[in-house]
Amino acid sequence: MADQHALRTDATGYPVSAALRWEEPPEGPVIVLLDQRRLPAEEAELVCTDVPALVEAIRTLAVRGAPLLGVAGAYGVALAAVRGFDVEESAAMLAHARPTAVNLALGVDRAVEAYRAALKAGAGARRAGEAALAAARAVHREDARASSLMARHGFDLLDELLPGGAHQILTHCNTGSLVSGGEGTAFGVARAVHEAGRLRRLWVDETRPLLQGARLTAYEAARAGMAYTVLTDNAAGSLFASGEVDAVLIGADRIAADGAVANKVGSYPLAVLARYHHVPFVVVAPCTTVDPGTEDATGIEVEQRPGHEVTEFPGPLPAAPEAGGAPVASVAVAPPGAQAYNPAFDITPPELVTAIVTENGVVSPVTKGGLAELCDRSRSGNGMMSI
Ligand SMILES: CSC[C@H]1O[C@H](OP(=O)(O)O)[C@H](O)[C@@H]1O
Repeated sequence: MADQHALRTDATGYPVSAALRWEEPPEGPVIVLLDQRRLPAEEAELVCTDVPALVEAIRTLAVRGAPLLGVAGAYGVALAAVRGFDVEESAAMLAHARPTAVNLALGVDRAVEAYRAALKAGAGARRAGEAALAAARAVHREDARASSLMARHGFDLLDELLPGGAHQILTHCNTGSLVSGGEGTAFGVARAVHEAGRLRRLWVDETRPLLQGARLTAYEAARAGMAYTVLTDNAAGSLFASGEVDAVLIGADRIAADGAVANKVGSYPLAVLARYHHVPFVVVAPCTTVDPGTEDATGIEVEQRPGHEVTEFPGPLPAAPEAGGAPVASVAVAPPGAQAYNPAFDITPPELVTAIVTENGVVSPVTKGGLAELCDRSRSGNGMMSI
């Protein structure tokens, strides 16, 4: 399958992606984001000129998705270094902006280690900033390349699991080019199946409460020309029961060393349904999502988000797309004062995962040794250090 989604680059040959790019206008470097809170109604850009603005964009999911958070975090360190902000303080703010996606801390660490190494080698602030930016661009390129490789490995896996014909694939949350330096993770596999004429339908879980599926995956599926249908999360069970799901494809935010998978809340029930209905449950994630430092599920911090995301429907964001603009006139759907349980993720045990697809290949069944074999960072030098 031709790599028709090769990394896009700007006029200077540097990587750009739909969701995020680095720019250097006369007034100083900026990070330009496609504001995902406004999709699909508006393709509005959010320009971050400093690290607090980027941290706010991460916290409010203007920029989101584990692999892209790693890219954004690395560029955030570069922004601090090139603009003369406190790099160590900025790195700590960025690394802790959201707790579950290990990619974020890893991307921040890649850039801050490059910055520290340059200073240690005697470079001045400018050269050290350039080193941080070069590291961020490397993180961006590597993620884009990982996307293409995962699409290929995932396509081949589904061809093996579901030989012949066209398939109905269910996906949860959003895992396309809006979460990646390239074409995404699970959605990239679905796109490859579609481009081979083998996708009968993409079932798109709306993914309450922030509706990444209904808003973002539907947006990406429409642009890709896919046949897709949005469903409420609680309708998935009856879809499995009717035999209309041939495979589940999802992404991940952190994969523990034993293969436990943290992903958008609602993923675990899909894994149980898939097992009960003998349907492959496939996780697609780059090795930057695998965290050998977290032994198992007990070590994964699941982000708890504000209750109003459950008890209210947000109104439109203010006209000026400044970072963090609170929605205007949200509509309450629960009585005033209602409490809400709003974990952003849940954890699927490895025994319910049919396969994990990475850029280095597929592990199935999921084992600690198999994952380490594919994603051992000590070999590739992308080990995670403390920040
Ligand atoms: C493949 S990373 C996409 C991953 O990130 C999403 O979380 P969020 O929208 O909160 O950033 C979700 O877990 C997706 O699977």
